[in-house]
Amino acid sequence: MESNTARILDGKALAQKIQQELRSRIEQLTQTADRPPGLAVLMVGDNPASAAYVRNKERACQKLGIASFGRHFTADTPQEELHRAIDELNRDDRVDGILVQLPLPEGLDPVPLIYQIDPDKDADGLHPVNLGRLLRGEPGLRSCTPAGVMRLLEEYQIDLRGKHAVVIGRSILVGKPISLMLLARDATVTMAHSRTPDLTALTREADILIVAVGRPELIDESAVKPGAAVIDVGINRVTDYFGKSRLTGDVLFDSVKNVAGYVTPVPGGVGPMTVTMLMYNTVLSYCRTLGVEL
Ligand SMILES: Nc1nc(=O)c2c([nH]1)NC[C@@H]1CN(c3ccc(C(=O)N[C@@H](CCC(=O)O)C(=O)O)cc3)C=[N+]21
Ligand SMILES: [Mg+2]
Repeated sequence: MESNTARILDGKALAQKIQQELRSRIEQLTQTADRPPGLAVLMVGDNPASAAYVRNKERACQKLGIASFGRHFTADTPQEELHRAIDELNRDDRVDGILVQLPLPEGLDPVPLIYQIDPDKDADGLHPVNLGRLLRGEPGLRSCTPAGVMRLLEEYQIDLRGKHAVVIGRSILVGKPISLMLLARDATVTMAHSRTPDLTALTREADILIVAVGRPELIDESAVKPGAAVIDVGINRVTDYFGKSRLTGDVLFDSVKNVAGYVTPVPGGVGPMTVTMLMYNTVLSYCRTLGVEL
C-alpha cells in the first residue's frame, strides 16, 4: 500500500507570525495614539484550566503591547456584580476588548453577561449582534476559534469554493459560526451532530472536515476521505496507560495523517490560533476607535 503523510497545519507557527504582525502594528500606532489597545478578561472562580487560559491570554497581551485589565471574582460573586463590572468596562475608554472566561461557576448565567458587552468591544465575537453580522455577511467581530480555523485554511491555500465541508458539532462557540464562515467562502456545508446517523459515511465525503465535539480521538482514518483537510478543534485532557495526563484532540492524529492531505495537531493547531484571534479582535476594535485600518 502507498504511504501518505498529511501536511501539518502549524497553528503555533501561524499564531506567532500573526502576533508578530500585530505587535509591529501596535508599536507603530502607539507612536501617535495616546494609549495602547486594552483587553479586559473577566474570570470568575478558580477552575485551574480557566486560570491557565487566562494567564496565557495575559502573557500574549504583554508580548504584543496590549494593556490587560483582568478582573478576578470569587465563585460566589452575585450575577449583578458581574453586570456592573461589564457596564464599567463598556464605558472605560482604555478598554477595546472585553470577554467573560467560560465556563462560569454553577449558578451564574453567561448569556445575559455576553449580551451586555458592547458589541464593538466583544473580543470573543459571541454577542448576538456580532453573530447576526456574521449571518448577514456584514463586517463585525468574529468568534475567535472559527476565525482562527479560517485563517489557518487560508494560510495553506486550501480551496473552499465548491468543496464539501462537513462540520461535526453545532455549538454556538464553534460549529454554527464556522459553518457560516465556510458558506461565505462558497463551500457546500453539511452540519453534523450527535443525532446524525452513519456519521462515518458522511465524513468520508468531506473535502474539509471540521471536528468540534469534545470526544477524544473520535475520528480515525476510516472516517476520512483521502486528501481531505482535517481540522481538529477538540482539546481533551486524557489519562494514558501509564496514568500520565496528556492533551488530545477529537481526531486520532497518528491514524488520520496516513490518509488526509492536511491535518491540525493538538496541541499546536487550533488552540494557539484562538488566542491570537482574540488579540486580533482587540486590535481591530482599537483601530476602529482610532479611525485607522488594521
Ligand atoms: N470566553 C472564552 N473565550 C475563549 O476563547 C475560551 C473560553 N472562554 N474558555 C475556554 C476555551 C478554551 N480556549 C482555548 C484557547 C487556547 C488554547 C491553546 O492555546 N491550547 C494549546 C495548548 C495549551 C495547553 O497545553 O494546555 C494548544 O492547543 O496548542 C486552548 C483552549 C479558549 N476558550
Ligand atoms: Mg452534539
